[in-house]
Amino acid sequence: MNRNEREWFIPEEELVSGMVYIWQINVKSKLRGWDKNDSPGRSAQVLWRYRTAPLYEGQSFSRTESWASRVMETCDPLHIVKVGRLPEELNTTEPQRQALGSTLQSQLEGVEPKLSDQAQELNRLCSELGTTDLEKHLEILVLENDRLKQELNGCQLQLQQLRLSLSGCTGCQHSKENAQLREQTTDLQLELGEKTQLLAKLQQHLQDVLQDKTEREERLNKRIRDCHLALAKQPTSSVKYITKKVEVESPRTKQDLEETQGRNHYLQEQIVIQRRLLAEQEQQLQDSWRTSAQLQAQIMMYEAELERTRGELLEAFQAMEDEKNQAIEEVFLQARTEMKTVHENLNGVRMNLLSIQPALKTLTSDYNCLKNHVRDFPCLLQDAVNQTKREIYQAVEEVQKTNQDLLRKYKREMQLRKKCHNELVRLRGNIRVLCRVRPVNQDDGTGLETRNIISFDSDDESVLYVSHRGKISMFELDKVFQPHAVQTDIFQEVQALITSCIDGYNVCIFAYGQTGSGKTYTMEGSPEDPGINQRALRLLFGEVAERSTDWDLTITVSMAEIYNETLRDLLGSDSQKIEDLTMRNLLAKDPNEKLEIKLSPDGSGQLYVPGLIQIRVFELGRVNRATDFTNVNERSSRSHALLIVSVSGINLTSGVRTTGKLNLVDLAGSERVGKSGAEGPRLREAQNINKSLLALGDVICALRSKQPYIPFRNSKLTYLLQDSLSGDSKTLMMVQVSPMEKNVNETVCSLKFAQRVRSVELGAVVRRAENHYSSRQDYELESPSQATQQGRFNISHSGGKTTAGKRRLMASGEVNHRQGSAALPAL
Ligand SMILES: Nc1ncnc2c1ncn2[C@@H]1O[C@H](COP(=O)(O)OP(=O)(O)OP(=O)(O)O)[C@@H](O)[C@H]1O
Repeated sequence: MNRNEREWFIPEEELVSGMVYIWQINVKSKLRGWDKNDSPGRSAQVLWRYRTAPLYEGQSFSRTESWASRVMETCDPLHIVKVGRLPEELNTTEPQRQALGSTLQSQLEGVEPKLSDQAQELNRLCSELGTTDLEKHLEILVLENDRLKQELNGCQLQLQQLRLSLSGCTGCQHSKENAQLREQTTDLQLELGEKTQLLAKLQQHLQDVLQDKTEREERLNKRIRDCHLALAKQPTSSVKYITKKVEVESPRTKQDLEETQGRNHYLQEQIVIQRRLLAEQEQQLQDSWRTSAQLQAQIMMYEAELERTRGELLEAFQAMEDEKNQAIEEVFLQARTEMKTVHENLNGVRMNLLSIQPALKTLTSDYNCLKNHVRDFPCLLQDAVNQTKREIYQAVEEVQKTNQDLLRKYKREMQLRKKCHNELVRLRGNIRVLCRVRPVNQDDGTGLETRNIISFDSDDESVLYVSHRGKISMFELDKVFQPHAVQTDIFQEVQALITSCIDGYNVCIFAYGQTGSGKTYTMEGSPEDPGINQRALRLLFGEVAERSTDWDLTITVSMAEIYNETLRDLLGSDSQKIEDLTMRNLLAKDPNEKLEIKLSPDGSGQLYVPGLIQIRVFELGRVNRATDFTNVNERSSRSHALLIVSVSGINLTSGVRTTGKLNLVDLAGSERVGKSGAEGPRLREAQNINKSLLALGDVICALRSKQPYIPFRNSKLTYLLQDSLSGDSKTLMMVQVSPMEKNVNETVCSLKFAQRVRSVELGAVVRRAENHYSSRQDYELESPSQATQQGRFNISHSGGKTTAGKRRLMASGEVNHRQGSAALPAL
């Protein structure tokens, strides 16, 4: 045993039933008092620890010195003595002890009767209090509580084990069921906790009741001890001594007696009070008893509930255990199945591996081979790229060559197509329609109105596009001349047609278009840059000269105009002028002078006769033509002008005679009256022009629709062009248009008219040739005015003229090749 520990042992012979219980209650209450300074949790824990080892009668236990001293400080010394410690005053020498014993003995003998009375009274009071049964019952209660605590502790331990087993099951596949069970367990645990708390409260209440009772008993015991002490202080010997003195000092004895009686009376009162207190205590004890009974009933109820909870817990635990086992079994079975499958797979893989090995070897060799290829690949790729590049260049060159070839072929085909088309046109007798777009010049001014609205197709020279009212209209004609085209280009296109008149064909070329669109420019041109008329004559005369060895050809030229529906001879209307011009030239010349034919010095290869008199017929015609200015054109032709070239010839070998006629017509400009600003005579001019152009349109319409009646006679113009438009002639229309925005309406009208004209089929043209070799004769020239009077403008040759007359004829453009002379037109 440690020196700091002391054996607290209560010998059996010293055990007095009542005292032992008091001591036990005291110790417990002190311990509770001691624990009050701690936290409630700790207090409960300490209390619990203490109660796990309850005290029983005759039981000994050890505690540390500090604990014992603490108990000593707070416990009643009387009971400490009972525990075994002796009071200090008893720890003295033997004589002293004997002297003191005798003294005390003597004093005790004096007060013994009183003491015995008091003791009897006390015993009676104690028996009346009946505390022994209560304390016994209380002890039983406490013991029962301790047992319950032990059971609770056991339950908690079981719960702990359950929790552990639950946490062991968390890894299994039935975590859901486990979670449910865990929830149930948690609920049960909570319920158990609540009940435990309730039980703790009950115990607390019981403790409070016990403490209250103990305190009251302490108070009573103290008072009893006080009474004992008071009795002890009354020595018997001194009483005897005093009794002796009563006889001597009677008043004093009387006083003492009175005091004693008073005291006795006081004590009896005290006893009455004590009895009353004891009755109260008894009442309180009965209350405590009832409370204890209630508490006992509650404890029993909680016990039953605890039992039930324990049963539920056990069931839950068993169910969980079963589920766990089942889950383990299932998992085991599943694992075994999976294991089997894995084994099978493994065998398959093993087999595959065995079969793959040869393929792997092949693959490895292939891989090495490929690696080598990859190493060489950049070089190979570069070579391949270079090779491909070369091939591509070669292919591109070949494609380019092919393209050029194709282009060449295409162009050739286009020309052929054109030729075929022209031939078709010729065979069908269609009117060929050419279009010329004039350039914009300075006189046209500037601004939006002069904006170009015409565009062309670079690949197809037969179409043009007109932008009109936000849309583009396409027109297809036989050929379109762009503004940059020069007179030579135009003439080149028509020269074959012109020369065909020498072969006996009638040819008609007429220029159509609005005022100022360039008709006169195309047909007449300027002296520096002549148009179709002059170039045609030059060509014809050149042809005549070339064919002079085989042919006897005669060319006559006339110029006329239709002005206000009247046909006028532009050469004959002012013959005096011609006379004057001719005579002036003749007077200055020797008529017998011999003339020679020479090559033209201009390098054109044409023949000419130096010194031959030349008369500018065109100049004369131009002078005589009716012109005026309009708002549109400052020198507008107010009439339709006609240059009529007749070519008749006889083949000197075969005697074939041909007659051809070339009509070159410069129509007056179509115009809107309002726009031209015409008034008075000018208005009449415009109206006549429009009327004749309208008649031309009607004729074209009738021809196009192949009507039986063609209204040629509705105007002088159509009447005059009847030959050219009725199938006996190769006809070509030159439609002139302006490219400017301000003329767009007229341009569209002209082009629409041109398209209509283009679709007219006049039928196959007949060549006028017959064999008259035996009946060769001279031709006479009819005056143009005579011809027009007959309704047909026919120029003929008259034979047997005087020299002067011949010269007059030559002045009018006639050439007699039979005489071996050639006259070039005066250009
Ligand atoms: N292709 C061209 N190149 C250069 N100038 C041209 C061209 N066509 C026409 N012109 C000029 O346009 C103006 C009008 O031409 P032109 O007199 O020939 O028209 P027009 O159609 O005969 O008119 P009108 O019917 O009123 O007589 C002239 O000054 C002419 O020189």
